[in-house]
Amino acid sequence: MAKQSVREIALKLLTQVGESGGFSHILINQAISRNDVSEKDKGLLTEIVYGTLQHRLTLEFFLKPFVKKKMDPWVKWLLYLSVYQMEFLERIPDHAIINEAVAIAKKRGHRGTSGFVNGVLRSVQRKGLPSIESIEDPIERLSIKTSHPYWLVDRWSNMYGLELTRKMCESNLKSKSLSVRIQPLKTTIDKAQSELQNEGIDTEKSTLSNQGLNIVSGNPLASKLFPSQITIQDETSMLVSEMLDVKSGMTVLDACSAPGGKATHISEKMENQGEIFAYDLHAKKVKLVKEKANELDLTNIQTGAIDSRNLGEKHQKESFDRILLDAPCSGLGVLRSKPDIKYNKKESDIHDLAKIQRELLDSVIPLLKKDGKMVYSTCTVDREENEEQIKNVLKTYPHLEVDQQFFDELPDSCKDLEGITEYGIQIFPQDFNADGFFITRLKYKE
Ligand SMILES: C[S@@+](CC[C@H](N)C(=O)[O-])C[C@H]1O[C@@H](n2cnc3c(N)ncnc32)[C@H](O)[C@@H]1O
Repeated sequence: MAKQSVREIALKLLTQVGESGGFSHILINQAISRNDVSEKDKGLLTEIVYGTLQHRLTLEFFLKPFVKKKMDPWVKWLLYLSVYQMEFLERIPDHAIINEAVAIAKKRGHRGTSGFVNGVLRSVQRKGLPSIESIEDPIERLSIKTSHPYWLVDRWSNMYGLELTRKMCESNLKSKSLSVRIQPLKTTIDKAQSELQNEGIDTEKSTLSNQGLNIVSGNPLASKLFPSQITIQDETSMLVSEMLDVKSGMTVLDACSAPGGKATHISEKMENQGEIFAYDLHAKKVKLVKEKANELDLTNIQTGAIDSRNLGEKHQKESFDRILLDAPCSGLGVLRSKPDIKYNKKESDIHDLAKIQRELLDSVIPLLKKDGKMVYSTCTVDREENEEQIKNVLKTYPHLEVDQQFFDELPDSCKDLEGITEYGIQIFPQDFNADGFFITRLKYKE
């Protein structure tokens, strides 16, 4: 079979992800390894697929005046990816984009299809795209401009105000940079930084974790330090285990632990001493935790597959010094790397998830020792799953409170953030150009 061009692979992926809602980053990585894509083309493929997905609602708006009939999904995605390149990627001339789109349409469809694609794209070129600025409703304007569904922009505007929502939506369109966490029992931050530098990987120290290095340039996955001395983890995600305040020898519960990013971080912070019980719903996912622990030579993590809403049947009351509930959530803080989430999530999913989070909280709270501390975190930006959730929990458990020391212990770079409330800290994606997270810590009242 003749080798497929980058845009043909991109079209296949977009049709698959766009129509079936599969996870885009997983599919892209699979496509890259299956199709033997060159290093140079990898960048272009990723840019076209993520860019087109990220701007899907904007592209739909742009094409509306030019397309009056219903199209096959692949024709629609071919037009989207072409207009994406014409509008957002300056280095590729329009005529080259149109020619390639027409060639793909000829190969995949019949004569009529390629004529249609040619006609639409040439009209776009001649007449120009419709103006987003002319949309009167500010919520709709922001929704179309930044390609977030109307309900989400409306919900965020009500929760955080339109200005903060605008910053967040714009920030979600930016590409995400990687961070790594060093394994401190095997290396030091300075040593790892200089070894990475020698391999051509430039980094900056994170302000959120003294184990974190933010990648400025280069590919850490290709480093010889990976995976035994460095782990890929977002720096805001590292802050979660930092705030758990663990010490060597403690007994710790990580109730929702797969794939194990935070459990292994906790283990490192405990110098591989004490005991961590790391659970998750499915055995397959639990295996990932074990694998990560093995890669890092961490041996104090016991794993198990269980619905953590039933942990009371497995562990006695007040048996943990520290509990982490990194709960399943709507994932609205990670839209940069998983743009498909914003199109697939519905408002009702948030209510359903909030209910599960509450059941998990009710299950683990009794397991906390009287002098223990419990961190609740999500990688989402939503009051119902975060601040409101904690507010309601505190009503049911009046003997608990938000630990005031939590706020004192936050790194300096967090101290003035807009997302700090009496219920914890909401980190927005624009705060650190990283994933959005909510983190708080509860304890018994004195
Ligand atoms: C945010 S992820 C956890 C990420 C993990 N803490 C890490 O740092 O790698 C939430 C996890 O909760 C798990 N989960 C969902 N419902 C659960 C339940 N009822 N009991 C246990 N785990 C559950 C999901 O399978 C998912 O792996």
